[in-house]
Amino acid sequence: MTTIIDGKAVAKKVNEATATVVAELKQQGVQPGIAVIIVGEDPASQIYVRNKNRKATKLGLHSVVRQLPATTTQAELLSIIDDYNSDDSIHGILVQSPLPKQINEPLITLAIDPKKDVDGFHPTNVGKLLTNFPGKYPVANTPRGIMTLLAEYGVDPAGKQAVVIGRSTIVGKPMAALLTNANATVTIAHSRTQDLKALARTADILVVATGIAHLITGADIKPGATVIDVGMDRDENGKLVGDVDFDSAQDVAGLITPVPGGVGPMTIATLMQTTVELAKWSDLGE
Ligand SMILES: Nc1nc(=O)c2c([nH]1)NC[C@@H]1CN(c3ccc(C(=O)N[C@@H](CCC(=O)O)C(=O)O)cc3)C=[N+]21
Repeated sequence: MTTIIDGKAVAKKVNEATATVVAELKQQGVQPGIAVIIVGEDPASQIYVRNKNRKATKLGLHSVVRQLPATTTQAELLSIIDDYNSDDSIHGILVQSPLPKQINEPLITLAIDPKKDVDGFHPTNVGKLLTNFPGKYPVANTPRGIMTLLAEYGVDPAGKQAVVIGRSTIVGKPMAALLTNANATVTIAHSRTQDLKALARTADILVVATGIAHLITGADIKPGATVIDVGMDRDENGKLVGDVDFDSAQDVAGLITPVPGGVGPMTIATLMQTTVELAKWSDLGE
């Protein structure tokens, strides 16, 4: 009865389409390029960056990983971003978070050329998303990947009640904007929300992005709802789990994403898709 959303399968499909576009672009003399900047040696970040680099290379992109020491100053990081801003071989710039304390993250976001803002975090691009601005601009990859999953599984947000738990700039807020633009009725909930679980139970589409392992259980889900788990948490045994207790939730949900194998692979696939789009828009004016 319950459909388990196969993020790996949809990511594969997106990646195949990306590889095709990369081949076409190369025929026109354009190789899309991504630069990922990582400051410090956080082990989880190292793994993410390695995975991104591997995928980018596999899809035919020019991929640069710039590893910087944890002691990097803000001025040094800003100067490196400037170099990539004026490097024609680089179409997407991603500064991996978290950043060390001496670096002011919002200022870094602001320093990236909005046309190379492959994360879609620059206020110019966030503003465009919020205003449903016409034209082409990058949108945060995790929420965009979730919209792709919904479309692939025939879940149309129009007219539905959507609840997004989490108000971050990287997931919750852009997710709410995308769902609003797709004509859902959206509520953003967060750690200060009263009766959070009762609210969750009103959702036809429930997106959980809190970083709290197993916050949402089957009892908090409307029967038949679509449940999207953005969590990447560790349980007591160090195992990767989501913000949703999958075992109890899968008996209630109509569709549900697993962790791993749900939203995570879509984030990387969408990041590659966005990089290629940035190259097309900038070099071919499309
Ligand atoms: N500027 C910036 N942009 C980001 O997009 C960004 C970032 N910083 N910092 C860290 C987070 C985390 N993130 C993930 C992407 C893919 C998986 C992923 O592929 N997960 C797999 C497997 C994970 C595993 O097995 O460890 C899955 O869910 O199936 C996870 C996490 C991107 N982030």
